[in-house]
Amino acid sequence: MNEPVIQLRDLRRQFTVRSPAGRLRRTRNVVHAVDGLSLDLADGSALGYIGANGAGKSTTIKMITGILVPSSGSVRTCGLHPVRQRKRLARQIGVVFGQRTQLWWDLPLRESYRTLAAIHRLPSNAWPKRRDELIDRLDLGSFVDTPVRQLSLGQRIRGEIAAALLHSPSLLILDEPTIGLDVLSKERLRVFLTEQRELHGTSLLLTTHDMDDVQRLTERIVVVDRGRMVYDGGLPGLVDRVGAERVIMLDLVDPAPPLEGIAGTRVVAVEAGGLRQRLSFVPGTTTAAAVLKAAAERTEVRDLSIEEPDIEDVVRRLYLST
Ligand SMILES: Nc1ncnc2c1ncn2[C@@H]1O[C@H](COP(=O)(O)OP(=O)(O)OP(=O)(O)O)[C@@H](O)[C@H]1O
Repeated sequence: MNEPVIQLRDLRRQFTVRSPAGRLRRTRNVVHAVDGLSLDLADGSALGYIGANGAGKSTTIKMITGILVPSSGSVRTCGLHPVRQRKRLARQIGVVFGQRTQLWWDLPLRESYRTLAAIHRLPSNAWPKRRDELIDRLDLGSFVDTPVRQLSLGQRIRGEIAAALLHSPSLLILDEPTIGLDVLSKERLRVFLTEQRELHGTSLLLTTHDMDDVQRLTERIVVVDRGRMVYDGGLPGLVDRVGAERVIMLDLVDPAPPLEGIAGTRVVAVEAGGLRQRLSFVPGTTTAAAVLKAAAERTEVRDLSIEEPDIEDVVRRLYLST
């Protein structure tokens, strides 16, 4: 078996923060941003790395990518030492930080890609094909010659993802890639990323606050809280463990009175005069299929969707349960 693309062993990083205490005194506080993390990410797999604000996600990514030196423990990424072998590592990973740009602000995407190809020393007979494939799949054609600063957020993020994938890295790291994107752009991006994984076997490490991202893009979730791992497994297991409620949204053919009394559910909203109803349920006590069956015995159901609990809520519940 291949070596894991990411291997963390008892990884720790502390920060010393000085804050004023009275008029003259300053206190020293040590923040344990990452506090003993061990983890293997198998080659070709996808991991959703989630946690509340300040849980330590960005600090972990910075150590994985060699931007930050660990206080103790070890990290290997693509078989390399991220700090000592940072240049070699840069050729094997692609990184996108949703809120920061790695493109040249005044240059069009096309020029940025040319520069990146030179930086990565990509063979001139191969990289334009890859660029064109990315322009096509990410639908960049209409703005690839516009300076980056004039792009919308959604366009820029797509441009960033193409930049991160131009050199066909074996590991793609995305930090909040869909933050601020509209529903359609998010969906397109998810479809694209799924396709890239299938085509190229790229491993994926994703941090997000969006449960749909996690569900669609990854098969494994690690939850961190105050720098420590509090969960490692699949999404259904996580939802079961915290007992977080799912909401099933039913669109009915005709308006109906609130669908009260369906075993294991609670009516949380009735909209459009009874045409749309939301029922919450705890996975394990009943299933979406059972809820749908019970609802359909009372009235004709036109459509349904299931809303997953949000990450902050899941993390809070997980924390309370440990
Ligand atoms: N350079 C720094 N100096 C001091 N403290 C820091 C520094 N970087 C991070 N921290 C602290 O370390 C902890 C973890 O921060 P980190 O940015 O890794 O969290 P995060 O999970 O990425 O949060 P978010 O979801 O808000 O981005 C926080 O308490 C943060 O304030």
